[in-house]
Amino acid sequence: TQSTRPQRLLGAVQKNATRGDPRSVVQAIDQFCRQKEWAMNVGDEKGCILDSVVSEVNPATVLELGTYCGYSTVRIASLLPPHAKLITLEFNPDFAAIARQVIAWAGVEDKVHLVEGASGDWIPKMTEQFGVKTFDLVFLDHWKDRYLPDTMLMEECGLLRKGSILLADNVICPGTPDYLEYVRSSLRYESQYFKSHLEYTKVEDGLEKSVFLG
Ligand SMILES: CNc1ncnc2c1ncn2[C@@H]1O[C@H](/C=C/CNC(=O)c2cc(-c3ccc(F)cc3)cc(O)c2O)[C@@H](O)[C@H]1O
Ligand SMILES: [Mg+2]
Repeated sequence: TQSTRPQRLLGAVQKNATRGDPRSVVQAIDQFCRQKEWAMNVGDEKGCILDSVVSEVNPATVLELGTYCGYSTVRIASLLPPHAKLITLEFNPDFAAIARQVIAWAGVEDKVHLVEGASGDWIPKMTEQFGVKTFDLVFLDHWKDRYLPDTMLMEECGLLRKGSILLADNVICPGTPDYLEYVRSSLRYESQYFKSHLEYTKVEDGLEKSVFLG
């Protein structure tokens, strides 16, 4: 039977990356996506912006919406201080299964809790299930029309505190117009656009970093 692209991406990791070395996993995926098959990872260029925001925030609690194959999960986890927790939500069981193996190969499973389920169902359960009061950093990279409703849900559930950072991928391509309008016009956010390119291409894309003002 035919393999899927995530399965081939995992194969490239197991073939080319060193077990326990997150940076080699990131590099192996970027090489696979540049040389073999494009895949919707945040990628190396936007990934450097992600790295700089994670390092600056130095978060104790991180929420990622949309794990896919775990590329950004590994990128973020590799920069977290000891005892920090990254919760990542993925509702496609096939993608979740691949992501678990990518995360394990990188050796960052101790910092990552991959939850197989939908953001809309799990955001309201974060506190009771994981004892998380608020998130220091949220990385949004799931269905683009869900960025805004899930951000409002996080606000309603009290998961954002003064200074919480939202970092959103693809605000230009494919684009998240309603989310962008909201965080840029709301008095409760201070927003900043980091211009970049769509992963592995020359097409413009970027990340929007928004600080929740409480
Ligand atoms: C709605 N709640 C949800 N809860 C949990 N997981 C969810 C989810 N929505 C989606 N997901 C999962 O996130 C992932 C979805 C990501 C959607 N991303 C994109 O569509 C995307 C698409 C592009 C893209 C850009 C240009 C182009 F020509 C083609 C594609 C680039 C990106 O960087 C992207 O992130 C999947 O793994 C999906 O199963
Ligand atoms: Mg993306």
